[in-house]
Amino acid sequence: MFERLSPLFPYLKRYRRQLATGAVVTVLYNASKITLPKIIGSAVDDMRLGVTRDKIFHHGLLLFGVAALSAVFLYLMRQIVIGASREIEFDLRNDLFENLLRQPPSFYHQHRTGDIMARTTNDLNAVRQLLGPAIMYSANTVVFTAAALPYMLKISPWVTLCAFVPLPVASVVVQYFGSRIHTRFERIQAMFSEISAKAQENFSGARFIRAFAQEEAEIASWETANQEYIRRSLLLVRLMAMLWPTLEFVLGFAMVITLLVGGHEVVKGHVSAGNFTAFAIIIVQLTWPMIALGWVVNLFQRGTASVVRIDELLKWVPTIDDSAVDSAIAADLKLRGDIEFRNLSFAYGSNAAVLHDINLTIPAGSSLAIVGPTGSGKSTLVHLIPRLLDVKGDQVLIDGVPIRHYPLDVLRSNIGFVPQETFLFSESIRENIAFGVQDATDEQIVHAATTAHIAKEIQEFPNGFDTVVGERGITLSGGQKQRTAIARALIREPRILILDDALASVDTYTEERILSGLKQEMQDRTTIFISHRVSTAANADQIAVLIDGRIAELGTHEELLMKGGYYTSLFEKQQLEEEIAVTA
Ligand SMILES: Nc1ncnc2c1ncn2[C@@H]1O[C@H](COP(=O)(O)OP(=O)(O)OP(=O)(O)O)[C@@H](O)[C@H]1O
Repeated sequence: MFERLSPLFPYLKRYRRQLATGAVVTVLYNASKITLPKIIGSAVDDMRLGVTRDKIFHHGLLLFGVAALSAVFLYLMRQIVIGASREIEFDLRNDLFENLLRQPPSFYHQHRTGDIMARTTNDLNAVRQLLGPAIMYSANTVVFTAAALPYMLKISPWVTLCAFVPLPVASVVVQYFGSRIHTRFERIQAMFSEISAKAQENFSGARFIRAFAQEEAEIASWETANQEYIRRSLLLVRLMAMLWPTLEFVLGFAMVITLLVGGHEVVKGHVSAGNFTAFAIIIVQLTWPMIALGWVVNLFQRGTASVVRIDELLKWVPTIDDSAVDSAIAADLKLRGDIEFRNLSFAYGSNAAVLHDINLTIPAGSSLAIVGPTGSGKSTLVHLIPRLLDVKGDQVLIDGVPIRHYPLDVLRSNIGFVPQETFLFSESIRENIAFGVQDATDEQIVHAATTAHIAKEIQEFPNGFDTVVGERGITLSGGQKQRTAIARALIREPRILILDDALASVDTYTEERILSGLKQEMQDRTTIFISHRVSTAANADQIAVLIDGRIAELGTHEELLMKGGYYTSLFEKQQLEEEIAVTA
């Protein structure tokens, strides 16, 4: 088991001083706790010889002093040990988040988000419980039993033996019920997640449900799920209801034995009344540590499994990294923007290749439009430039240098990438546009929004650029989202701008205006954009037609029209559509 816990050792080492102090305080707490029954025992024996005001005052004060000391130690113990577990949880969570953010998109295709979330929440919680309560209570039980046992044996080995018999049974009962309670609790949690997801889907899809008149069907399906939730909850209630009476019975039994056997010893004169009282108090004091022992076994089992699951994520090495970086490249390097694909072929994992033998040069400051049927590999091609996807070898070069020689930070800070599916954070539009640019001024934000042709619409919102979007705020239209994402890319003043079909939700007229604005803005920079519209592609310096992962046609608008291939037929088709739209 210790081997499985080894990933935690570096973290424990970091807090070794805190944990060592915690261990000392645990010993002190238990030492003061075991003194309490001793004081009561000697007070009883002393009082039997005659009760005086002085004796009451003396024993009372001593008891109060030790109880107060014990309370202080208990406070410190919890504060230090549970505190350390929270600190380790904090470190682990940071390391996990950092490693998860370093992973390439392919990692998120392989791992379900729900699973990642479960590991970063439930598993982390289980590890914290292992490091905090589990370690604290097991240390407590061991130290207190070690301190109590010699004292009890001194009073009477026979009574000790008899009274101890039922106590481990309490641990076993708690352990048995604990693991079942945990399983049932997990089932309830799973059901709860399901009904929460169902509720969320119903609320966000309310318009759709009403449009299809499916309210009754959805309410019925909700009721079924809710019924299952309550059924599982009642199963847990039943188990909990059984646990406590069983425990009380077992622990009451220990008390009965103590009273019977111990009382007998007192009558025979083998044990003093004071010692008997102290003994009985210790048995009561041992109740919780024994219960805790059973609980702790479950925490250890769960915690160890969780450490393994978390460690898997921590050890996951990003497949796209800086291992081939040329250390001579400056961290603030500004690229010129010459891009070259050299005999480029690419496949997703072990699947068949989706790009074949691509040879293409995009000179710095020029623009390239990529057109082609759906699924022909356009997005894949542009994802290779900022290394969101990676190719082996030197098949993609910028300014004559293979891109894997640039540190990822340098490469990506020189590129403005607008993906096909826009993602906006649930923050203000201002924060969304300034994403990644720490000291963006209002002028820069407005300028970027103006170039992306979204500034006027934003200013018309009641809160202007401070309007919050996403779940907590307003919903932007598809076109508004795309233009906000373009503004976000522009504010970085990238040397290379990539638009992955980022104007698909914008009308042709606005698209043309954005692109002509971009032309001015990107005068000496490189622009690559994927488009399905010939009218957009026509303005580019070069147009590449990608079919089945190969460049089928390459040239200017005029050159491609002369070829009479895919581009020409696309042009004719779209011309016809426009004419029909005008005459209709
Ligand atoms: N993560 C992935 N794993 C495996 N195959 C993928 C993955 N992403 C894309 N593909 C496949 O690669 C091929 C090219 O996809 P890509 O998205 O590059 O095409 P596209 O030309 O951009 O299409 P569209 O115009 O519809 O956006 C498709 O057959 C697609 O199914």
